Amino acid sequence: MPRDTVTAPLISARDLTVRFGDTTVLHDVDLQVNAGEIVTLVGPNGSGKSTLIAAILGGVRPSRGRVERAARLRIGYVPQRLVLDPTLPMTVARFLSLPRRASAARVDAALAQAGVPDIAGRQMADLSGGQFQRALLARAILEEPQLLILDEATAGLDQPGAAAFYRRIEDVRRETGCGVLMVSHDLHVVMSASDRVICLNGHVCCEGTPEVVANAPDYRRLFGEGTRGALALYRHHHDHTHFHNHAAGHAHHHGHDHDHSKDAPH
Ligand SMILES: Nc1ncnc2c1ncn2[C@@H]1O[C@H](COP(=O)(O)OP(=O)(O)OP(=O)(O)O)[C@@H](O)[C@H]1O
Repeated sequence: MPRDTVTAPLISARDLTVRFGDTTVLHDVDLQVNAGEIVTLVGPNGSGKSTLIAAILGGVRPSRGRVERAARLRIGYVPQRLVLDPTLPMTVARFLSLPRRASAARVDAALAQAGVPDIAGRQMADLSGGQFQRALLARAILEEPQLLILDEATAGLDQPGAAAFYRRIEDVRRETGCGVLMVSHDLHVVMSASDRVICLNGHVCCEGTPEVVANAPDYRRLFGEGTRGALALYRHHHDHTHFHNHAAGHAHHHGHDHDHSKDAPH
């Protein structure tokens, strides 16, 4: 395991309730993310996904319950989008040196890890959508995060672009041992990239492995029976060691590559 790996949960939310005025947006949400696991939040528009991320990041105060973070937890955050003034000349290398200066070698390493090794000298304004999101990912990687949080980081990317982005997230997780919490609407892609999926609709409707959630009645009600065909096709590829930190904490190794299209009902 990489140095500095936290063995307690990285973050845990307990009985989390968030109200805006008279409206209860989240109620009684329990959530935990451990080192080395990829947890994905799915849910319809307005189901409270971004609010939950904001509460975890400390930007929204819960009206009840609490969020606990591991001591001195380093979080890398990739937002859905970031609007930069297109008339402002700024190279990728300079962008990655804000607000804290990063050496050229660290910038290059972070860009390589984000899958865009050659863009340090490019202007931010000239990047494609996918390159821009990877520059944001590189910026998060520079924090040496123990927890990487991504809120709809692939919005605006086409499906191959989103799939490539998630593969890169899996690589970063494998190389650094960080935990990942992400929000995504790319159900099809996300289902194969996650260890655990949490389906949110103001509260946690269902949670578990992608297979369990894809077959859960609440999930199917929320996303419509129409997703059955798409989900039935997803492929699940694992060949890595990762650690689950349940009460006792144990590690295990997955090494399988199989097609779940045969498992799911048609
Ligand atoms: N600062 C705020 N003040 C009042 N209401 C808010 C605030 N932020 C979010 N809301 C409301 O809370 C609800 C949940 O919003 P949130 O953005 O968390 O949902 P989401 O699941 O991320 O949605 P989407 O998939 O559309 O991004 C919405 O009804 C939204 O209007």
